[in-house]
Amino acid sequence: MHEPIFTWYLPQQYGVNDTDTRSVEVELPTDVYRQLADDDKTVADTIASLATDRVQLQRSINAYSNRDDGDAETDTNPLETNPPIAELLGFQLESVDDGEAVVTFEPGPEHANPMGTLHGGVLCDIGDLAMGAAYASTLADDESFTTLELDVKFRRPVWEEPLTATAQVMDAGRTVGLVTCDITGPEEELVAHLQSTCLTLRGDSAEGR
Ligand SMILES: CC(C)(COP(=O)(O)OP(=O)(O)OC[C@H]1O[C@@H](n2cnc3c(N)ncnc32)[C@H](O)[C@@H]1OP(=O)(O)O)[C@@H](O)C(=O)NCCC(=O)NCCSC(=O)Cc1ccccc1
Repeated sequence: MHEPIFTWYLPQQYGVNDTDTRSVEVELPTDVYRQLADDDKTVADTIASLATDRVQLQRSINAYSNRDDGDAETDTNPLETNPPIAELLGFQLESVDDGEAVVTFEPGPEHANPMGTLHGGVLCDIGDLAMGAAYASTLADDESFTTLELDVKFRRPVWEEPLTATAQVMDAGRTVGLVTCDITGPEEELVAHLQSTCLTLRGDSAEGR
């Protein structure tokens, strides 16, 4: 049995003005409804926040699936738009320019490993994104790339401190490049250091990527 059913009027904070009378009706299993209510947020607020995240993720997926369809209107510059994986994990691509990129991230409890610290794979991922973006910024329009290797040193544990990943292309030849990345915490302390080898792809090898 699904209960309760409630009607939620879209509130102003989500970009809909007071005179807007549209509403959505959401039916939830009782146990889910109870779990969604907490001291800080009403159930409606929680659902609004989840829906907003979902729409942002979908926008990014749409933008990236259109990027090669040849229509200049819908073409996406992958260096200017937060990619789907960044939306999914909560990374923010802050800047990409001339062999350098900066990505920020505020870890939450959902990013923890079983011991409660930030999962190392998430650090690999934010570093991979920053290094990939830095490398991509050095390529010509008809070139793509892939990462061949990723090396990571985890230097400090992280709980929920905000992080900044700063990547830089150190050396790049015609086909292979070396990229490094420092991930730092709020006091600029080094949390992880990464290095990757990227391979430039051209022609058929660059198809579909
Ligand atoms: C392109 C190439 C590296 C080579 O293509 P081809 O020349 O056509 O060669 P083929 O594939 O036929 O392989 C021949 C043999 O070589 C082996 N082998 C391959 N690599 C290695 C290696 N590293 N080390 C050692 N061996 C290797 C392979 O297993 C095979 O062995 P087999 O004969 O079966 O025994 C391809 O293998 C590939 O794409 N790999 C996956 C890369 C990938 O998915 N990276 C992650 C996503 S990138 C990302 O997300 C970053 C990003 C961030 C931000 C923004 C954007 C992006």
